Amino acid sequence: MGDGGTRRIGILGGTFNPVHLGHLRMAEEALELLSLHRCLFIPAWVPPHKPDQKIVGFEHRWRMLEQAIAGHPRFRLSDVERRLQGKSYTLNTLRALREELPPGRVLILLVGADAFFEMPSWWRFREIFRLAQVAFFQRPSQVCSDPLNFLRHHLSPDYRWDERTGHYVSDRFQPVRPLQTTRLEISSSQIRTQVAQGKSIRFLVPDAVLDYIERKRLYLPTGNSRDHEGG
Ligand SMILES: Nc1ncnc2c1ncn2[C@@H]1O[C@H](COP(=O)(O)OP(=O)(O)OP(=O)(O)O)[C@@H](O)[C@H]1O
Ligand SMILES: O=C(O)c1ccc[n+]([C@@H]2O[C@H](COP(=O)([O-])O)[C@@H](O)[C@H]2O)c1
Repeated sequence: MGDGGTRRIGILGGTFNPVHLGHLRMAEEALELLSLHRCLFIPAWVPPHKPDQKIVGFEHRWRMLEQAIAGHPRFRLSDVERRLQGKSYTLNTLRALREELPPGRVLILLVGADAFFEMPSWWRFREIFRLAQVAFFQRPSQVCSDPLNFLRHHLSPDYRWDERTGHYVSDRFQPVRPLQTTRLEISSSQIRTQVAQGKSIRFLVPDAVLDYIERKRLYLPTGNSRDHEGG
Protein backbone atom coordinates (compact mmCIF):
# COMPACT_ATOMS: atom_id res chain seq x y z
CA MET A 1 0.00 0.00 0.00
CA GLY A 2 2.85 2.39 -0.79
CA ASP A 3 1.40 5.80 -1.54
CA GLY A 4 4.16 8.34 -2.06
CA GLY A 5 2.70 10.81 0.44
CA THR A 6 -0.98 10.30 -0.38
CA ARG A 7 -3.15 10.60 2.71
CA ARG A 8 -4.57 7.31 3.86
CA ILE A 9 -7.86 7.26 5.70
CA GLY A 10 -8.93 4.27 7.80
CA ILE A 11 -12.67 3.70 7.98
CA LEU A 12 -14.04 1.79 10.93
CA GLY A 13 -17.79 1.28 10.68
CA GLY A 14 -19.81 -0.45 13.34
CA THR A 15 -22.91 -0.49 15.43
CA PHE A 16 -20.80 0.52 18.44
CA ASN A 17 -23.47 -0.62 20.86
CA PRO A 18 -21.34 0.30 22.82
CA VAL A 19 -17.82 1.15 21.61
CA HIS A 20 -15.24 -0.87 23.59
CA LEU A 21 -11.48 -1.20 23.99
CA GLY A 22 -11.33 -3.90 21.27
CA HIS A 23 -12.48 -1.30 18.72
CA LEU A 24 -10.15 1.38 20.02
CA ARG A 25 -7.08 -0.83 20.18
CA MET A 26 -7.76 -2.15 16.69
CA ALA A 27 -7.96 1.42 15.36
CA GLU A 28 -4.81 2.46 17.23
CA GLU A 29 -2.79 -0.42 15.80
CA ALA A 30 -4.21 0.23 12.32
CA LEU A 31 -2.92 3.80 12.50
CA GLU A 32 0.61 2.53 12.96
CA LEU A 33 0.55 -0.55 10.75
CA LEU A 34 -1.09 1.23 7.82
CA SER A 35 0.49 4.67 8.38
CA LEU A 36 -2.96 6.25 8.46
CA HIS A 37 -3.48 9.98 8.47
CA ARG A 38 -6.86 9.54 10.16
CA CYS A 39 -9.14 6.82 11.40
CA LEU A 40 -12.82 7.65 10.92
CA PHE A 41 -15.26 5.98 13.29
CA ILE A 42 -18.61 5.64 11.55
CA PRO A 43 -21.56 4.59 13.69
CA ALA A 44 -24.26 2.87 11.64
CA TRP A 45 -27.59 4.67 11.43
CA VAL A 46 -29.37 1.37 10.74
CA PRO A 47 -26.99 -1.63 10.77
CA PRO A 48 -28.12 -3.69 7.76
CA HIS A 49 -27.59 -7.10 9.36
CA LYS A 50 -28.93 -6.53 12.82
CA PRO A 51 -32.66 -5.98 12.21
CA ASP A 52 -33.84 -7.94 15.22
CA GLN A 53 -31.31 -6.71 17.68
CA LYS A 54 -32.35 -4.14 20.22
CA ILE A 55 -29.98 -1.29 19.56
CA VAL A 56 -29.78 1.85 21.69
CA GLY A 57 -30.47 5.12 19.86
CA PHE A 58 -27.92 6.62 17.50
CA GLU A 59 -27.49 9.60 19.84
CA HIS A 60 -26.31 7.37 22.69
CA ARG A 61 -23.92 5.42 20.48
CA TRP A 62 -22.62 8.71 19.07
CA ARG A 63 -22.09 10.30 22.50
CA MET A 64 -20.23 7.23 23.77
CA LEU A 65 -17.94 7.27 20.74
CA GLU A 66 -17.40 10.99 21.10
CA GLN A 67 -16.17 10.51 24.65
CA ALA A 68 -14.14 7.40 23.81
CA ILE A 69 -12.06 9.15 21.15
CA ALA A 70 -11.98 12.65 22.71
CA GLY A 71 -8.54 14.22 22.45
CA HIS A 72 -7.07 11.54 20.19
CA PRO A 73 -5.07 13.38 17.54
CA ARG A 74 -5.98 11.09 14.64
CA PHE A 75 -9.34 9.59 15.53
CA ARG A 76 -12.41 11.33 14.10
CA LEU A 77 -16.13 10.67 14.27
CA SER A 78 -18.17 10.81 11.07
CA ASP A 79 -21.94 11.29 10.89
CA VAL A 80 -22.07 10.29 7.23
CA GLU A 81 -24.46 7.38 7.89
CA ARG A 82 -26.80 9.60 9.92
CA ARG A 83 -26.89 12.01 6.98
CA LEU A 84 -27.51 9.20 4.48
CA GLN A 85 -30.35 7.77 6.62
CA GLY A 86 -31.93 4.41 5.74
CA LYS A 87 -29.96 1.17 6.00
CA SER A 88 -26.26 1.83 6.40
CA TYR A 89 -24.80 0.03 3.42
CA THR A 90 -21.03 0.32 3.35
CA LEU A 91 -20.90 0.90 -0.40
CA ASN A 92 -23.09 4.01 -0.04
CA THR A 93 -20.93 5.21 2.84
CA LEU A 94 -17.74 4.83 0.81
CA ARG A 95 -19.27 6.65 -2.15
CA ALA A 96 -20.36 9.52 0.07
CA LEU A 97 -16.91 9.72 1.66
CA ARG A 98 -15.28 9.78 -1.77
CA GLU A 99 -17.37 12.83 -2.59
CA GLU A 100 -16.81 14.70 0.63
CA LEU A 101 -13.11 14.02 1.23
CA PRO A 102 -10.46 15.92 -0.72
CA PRO A 103 -9.44 14.09 -3.92
CA GLY A 104 -6.60 11.59 -3.86
CA ARG A 105 -7.34 10.09 -0.44
CA VAL A 106 -6.76 6.35 -0.17
CA LEU A 107 -9.68 4.76 1.66
CA ILE A 108 -8.93 1.68 3.73
CA LEU A 109 -11.90 -0.14 5.17
CA LEU A 110 -11.04 -1.68 8.56
CA VAL A 111 -13.00 -4.77 9.55
CA GLY A 112 -12.71 -7.55 12.07
CA ALA A 113 -12.15 -10.99 10.52
CA ASP A 114 -15.72 -11.98 11.44
CA ALA A 115 -17.10 -9.09 9.39
CA PHE A 116 -14.58 -9.66 6.58
CA PHE A 117 -15.64 -13.25 5.91
CA GLU A 118 -19.28 -12.17 5.92
CA MET A 119 -18.76 -9.49 3.31
CA PRO A 120 -20.14 -11.56 0.40
CA SER A 121 -23.54 -11.11 2.05
CA TRP A 122 -23.16 -7.29 2.03
CA TRP A 123 -24.98 -5.16 -0.53
CA ARG A 124 -23.03 -5.11 -3.84
CA PHE A 125 -19.93 -6.18 -1.97
CA ARG A 126 -17.74 -6.55 -5.05
CA GLU A 127 -17.94 -2.81 -5.66
CA ILE A 128 -16.64 -2.17 -2.16
CA PHE A 129 -13.39 -3.93 -3.14
CA ARG A 130 -13.09 -1.63 -6.16
CA LEU A 131 -13.62 1.55 -4.20
CA ALA A 132 -11.47 0.86 -1.15
CA GLN A 133 -8.63 -1.23 0.13
CA VAL A 134 -9.67 -3.60 2.88
CA ALA A 135 -7.65 -4.44 5.99
CA PHE A 136 -8.95 -7.15 8.28
CA PHE A 137 -8.02 -7.98 11.84
CA GLN A 138 -7.90 -11.34 13.43
CA ARG A 139 -10.39 -11.59 16.26
CA PRO A 140 -9.85 -14.01 19.13
CA SER A 141 -11.92 -17.19 19.00
CA GLN A 142 -12.00 -16.82 15.23
CA VAL A 143 -11.77 -20.06 13.33
CA CYS A 144 -10.12 -18.53 10.31
CA SER A 145 -10.95 -19.46 6.74
CA ASP A 146 -8.16 -19.15 4.20
CA PRO A 147 -8.33 -15.52 2.94
CA LEU A 148 -6.74 -16.31 -0.43
CA ASN A 149 -9.25 -19.04 -1.25
CA PHE A 150 -11.99 -16.78 -0.03
CA LEU A 151 -10.92 -13.87 -2.28
CA ARG A 152 -10.42 -16.13 -5.28
CA HIS A 153 -13.79 -17.72 -4.81
CA HIS A 154 -15.86 -14.62 -4.11
CA LEU A 155 -14.03 -11.91 -6.06
CA SER A 156 -11.47 -12.96 -8.61
CA PRO A 157 -9.39 -16.07 -9.37
CA ASP A 158 -6.42 -13.80 -10.08
CA TYR A 159 -5.93 -12.85 -6.41
CA ARG A 160 -2.41 -13.72 -5.26
CA TRP A 161 -0.24 -13.11 -2.22
CA ASP A 162 2.39 -10.41 -2.64
CA GLU A 163 5.20 -11.21 -0.23
CA ARG A 164 6.88 -7.81 -0.67
CA THR A 165 3.92 -5.68 0.37
CA GLY A 166 2.08 -8.20 2.55
CA HIS A 167 -1.13 -7.83 0.56
CA TYR A 168 -3.43 -10.01 -1.44
CA VAL A 169 -3.43 -8.34 -4.86
CA SER A 170 -5.55 -8.56 -7.97
CA ASP A 171 -5.57 -6.67 -11.27
CA ARG A 172 -9.29 -6.07 -10.91
CA PHE A 173 -9.70 -5.08 -7.28
CA GLN A 174 -7.85 -3.06 -4.68
CA PRO A 175 -5.34 -4.72 -2.34
CA VAL A 176 -6.51 -6.57 0.74
CA ARG A 177 -4.32 -6.74 3.79
CA PRO A 178 -4.46 -9.09 6.77
CA LEU A 179 -3.28 -7.46 10.01
CA GLN A 180 -1.89 -9.13 13.07
CA THR A 181 -3.01 -7.07 16.01
CA THR A 182 -3.31 -7.59 19.74
CA ARG A 183 -6.20 -9.91 20.30
CA LEU A 184 -8.68 -8.52 22.77
CA GLU A 185 -11.56 -10.83 23.50
CA ILE A 186 -14.17 -8.10 23.94
CA SER A 187 -17.50 -7.67 22.19
CA SER A 188 -20.37 -5.24 22.54
CA SER A 189 -22.76 -8.15 23.10
CA GLN A 190 -20.67 -9.40 26.02
CA ILE A 191 -20.74 -5.90 27.52
CA ARG A 192 -24.52 -5.61 27.14
CA THR A 193 -25.01 -9.00 28.77
CA GLN A 194 -22.73 -8.15 31.67
CA VAL A 195 -24.50 -4.86 32.33
CA ALA A 196 -27.87 -6.60 32.22
CA GLN A 197 -26.58 -9.14 34.75
CA GLY A 198 -25.27 -6.42 37.04
CA LYS A 199 -21.63 -7.39 36.41
CA SER A 200 -18.71 -5.00 36.02
CA ILE A 201 -17.56 -3.77 32.60
CA ARG A 202 -14.68 -1.70 33.97
CA PHE A 203 -11.52 -2.04 31.82
CA LEU A 204 -13.58 -3.32 28.88
CA VAL A 205 -14.72 0.17 27.90
CA PRO A 206 -13.14 3.61 28.51
CA ASP A 207 -14.09 5.10 31.88
CA ALA A 208 -16.10 7.87 30.21
CA VAL A 209 -18.20 5.25 28.39
CA LEU A 210 -18.71 3.35 31.62
CA ASP A 211 -19.93 6.55 33.30
CA TYR A 212 -22.25 7.29 30.38
CA ILE A 213 -23.78 3.80 30.46
CA GLU A 214 -24.35 4.08 34.21
CA ARG A 215 -25.74 7.60 34.05
CA LYS A 216 -28.19 6.82 31.24
CA ARG A 217 -28.93 3.36 32.65
CA LEU A 218 -28.30 1.74 29.26
CA TYR A 219 -28.42 -2.02 28.70
CA LEU A 220 -30.40 -2.74 31.84
CA PRO A 221 -33.21 -5.25 31.55
CA THR A 222 -36.15 -3.63 29.70
CA GLY A 223 -37.94 -0.90 31.54
CA ASN A 224 -34.96 0.24 33.61
CA SER A 225 -33.11 2.39 31.11
CA ARG A 226 -33.33 6.15 30.57
CA ASP A 227 -33.66 7.62 27.06
CA HIS A 228 -33.65 4.16 25.51
CA GLU A 229 -35.03 4.81 22.07
CA GLY A 230 -34.59 3.30 18.63
CA GLY A 231 -32.42 4.49 15.69
N1 LIG B 1 -12.48 -7.19 19.98
C1 LIG B 1 -12.40 -6.89 18.69
N2 LIG B 1 -11.23 -7.06 18.01
C2 LIG B 1 -11.16 -6.77 16.69
N3 LIG B 1 -12.19 -6.30 15.95
C3 LIG B 1 -13.38 -6.08 16.56
C4 LIG B 1 -13.55 -6.37 17.96
N4 LIG B 1 -14.82 -6.09 18.28
C5 LIG B 1 -15.42 -5.65 17.15
N5 LIG B 1 -14.57 -5.64 16.13
C6 LIG B 1 -14.85 -5.21 14.73
O1 LIG B 1 -15.31 -3.86 14.81
C7 LIG B 1 -16.32 -3.61 13.81
C8 LIG B 1 -17.59 -3.08 14.45
O2 LIG B 1 -18.05 -4.04 15.37
P1 LIG B 1 -19.41 -3.92 16.18
O3 LIG B 1 -19.74 -2.50 16.48
O4 LIG B 1 -20.46 -4.74 15.55
O5 LIG B 1 -18.92 -4.57 17.58
P2 LIG B 1 -19.10 -6.04 18.13
O6 LIG B 1 -18.32 -6.11 19.40
O7 LIG B 1 -18.78 -7.05 17.06
O8 LIG B 1 -20.67 -6.03 18.43
P3 LIG B 1 -21.72 -7.20 18.76
O9 LIG B 1 -21.09 -8.06 19.84
O10 LIG B 1 -22.92 -6.46 19.23
O11 LIG B 1 -21.95 -7.95 17.46
C9 LIG B 1 -16.51 -4.95 13.07
O12 LIG B 1 -15.68 -4.91 11.92
C10 LIG B 1 -15.99 -5.98 14.07
O13 LIG B 1 -15.50 -7.14 13.42
O1 LIG C 1 -23.17 -2.97 3.32
C1 LIG C 1 -23.73 -3.94 3.85
O2 LIG C 1 -24.57 -4.66 3.28
C2 LIG C 1 -23.34 -4.28 5.30
C3 LIG C 1 -23.85 -5.41 5.93
C4 LIG C 1 -23.47 -5.67 7.26
C5 LIG C 1 -22.60 -4.80 7.93
N1 LIG C 1 -22.14 -3.71 7.25
C6 LIG C 1 -21.26 -2.76 7.95
O3 LIG C 1 -20.24 -3.44 8.66
C7 LIG C 1 -19.91 -2.71 9.83
C8 LIG C 1 -19.99 -3.65 11.04
O4 LIG C 1 -21.32 -4.07 11.13
P1 LIG C 1 -21.90 -4.73 12.47
O5 LIG C 1 -23.30 -5.14 12.10
O6 LIG C 1 -20.99 -5.88 12.78
O7 LIG C 1 -21.86 -3.66 13.51
C9 LIG C 1 -20.90 -1.54 9.89
O8 LIG C 1 -20.25 -0.39 9.38
C10 LIG C 1 -22.03 -1.96 8.99
O9 LIG C 1 -22.69 -0.86 8.37
C11 LIG C 1 -22.48 -3.43 5.99
